[in-house]
Amino acid sequence: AVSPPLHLTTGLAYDNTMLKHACTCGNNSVHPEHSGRLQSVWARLSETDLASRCHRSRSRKATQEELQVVHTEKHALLYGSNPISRQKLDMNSMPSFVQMACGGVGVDLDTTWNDMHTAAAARMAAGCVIDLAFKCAKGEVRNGFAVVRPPGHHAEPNSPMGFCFFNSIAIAAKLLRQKMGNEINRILIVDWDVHHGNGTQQVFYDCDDVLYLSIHRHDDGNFFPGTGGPTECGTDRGLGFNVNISWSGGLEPPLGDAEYLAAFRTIVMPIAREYNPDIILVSAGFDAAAGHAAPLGGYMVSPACFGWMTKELMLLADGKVVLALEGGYDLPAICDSAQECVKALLGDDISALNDIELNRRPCQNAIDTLQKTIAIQASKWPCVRRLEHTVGLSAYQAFKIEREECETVT
Ligand SMILES: O=C(c1ccc(C(O)(O)C(F)(F)F)s1)N1CCn2c(-c3ccccc3)cnc2C1
Ligand SMILES: [Zn+2]
Ligand SMILES: [Zn+2]
Repeated sequence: AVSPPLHLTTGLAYDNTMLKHACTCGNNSVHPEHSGRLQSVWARLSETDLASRCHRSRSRKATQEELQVVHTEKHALLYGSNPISRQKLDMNSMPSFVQMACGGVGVDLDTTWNDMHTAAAARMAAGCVIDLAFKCAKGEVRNGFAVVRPPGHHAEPNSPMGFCFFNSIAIAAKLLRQKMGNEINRILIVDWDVHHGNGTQQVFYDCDDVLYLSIHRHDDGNFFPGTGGPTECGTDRGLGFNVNISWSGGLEPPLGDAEYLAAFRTIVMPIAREYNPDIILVSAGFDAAAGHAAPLGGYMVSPACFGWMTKELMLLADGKVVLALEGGYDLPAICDSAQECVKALLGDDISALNDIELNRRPCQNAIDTLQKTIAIQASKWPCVRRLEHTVGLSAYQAFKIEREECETVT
């Protein structure tokens, strides 16, 4: 069959260099962010023929210069160079390592460091996201999915944390603004990983050309990493360009599709439409999916819901949407979720959303969060006032009302 012209395809980025980042202890049960995650997702996309229908974008390591658009020179050199080049750089100041309980070495108790392989993997992850974002911005691919690890959204300019070394999404966004400032004026970053992207928020906190919008479990700061409260709205010219949908109330009940659909319908899409971004980058962690135990998730979002959220975002920015894997640890859940997202990106039908979830009204904790967020964001985003009174409706109820409103108008 004749393959469609490139601009109609979905770009896919992957490289097995990213598999080598692993703790010397080799015990995956104490290191949830292990290479099996990436191997499984890549295998699923290959077995289902989704990968063959995509354009495999070139994979390369991010350069020091690229890393340093977000990270300090010290951070980029420390975590971006392996022992050999570090000797050349006579980086005698080795990164401050800690001994982990498992016997391995880490940059903190959670974030393992492999002196031979981590730097290359982390730079490769950033390089893959950068290239895919640029190909999409230039119209060489229609949209994209970067199958990458280690994740990036907790990495701050001068510190690695939470399994993250370089903030790939933030680096790509900064580079797009620097190198394609005429075509790309506004970038929306949506972070649906169940954990707040403290690093990404920090990088763009005073910017109005990058809007960071995160939906995450917050529990009033009692869920990792603890940042991402609803009143964190940005500063200086960035005031209003940081939106946190900070779920609270623990797991009574665990949140699912009904809550995430309501958040998209009443806050995410109205603000995204009003912001009218030229490209949308998604920190696509899948640890909000069912199958994740409490410390690393605890919610019940379905894989089809991630596909639905992807399709929604594709309605904006001329369809220029690039997803990059962040967290997600339950292998079947992250494979199913990645599959639904790539199906959506390719324009395929995604799996139907569960009827029970479409008919279920969001739980009271979620209604409280959505109403609080709307009240806080309304001064900057007046559009969110319009649907404020509908946050408690199920997806079906809301859809019916919208249809009736359309009929009365027409
Ligand atoms: O929850 C986290 C996360 C770190 C990074 C997370 C992420 O947001 O999913 C990312 F960055 F990987 F995408 S989630 N941490 C670090 C690891 N951790 C754990 C661990 C669980 C098992 C083994 C080691 C640590 C429990 N609670 C935490 C806090
Ligand atoms: Zn270990
Ligand atoms: Zn996460």
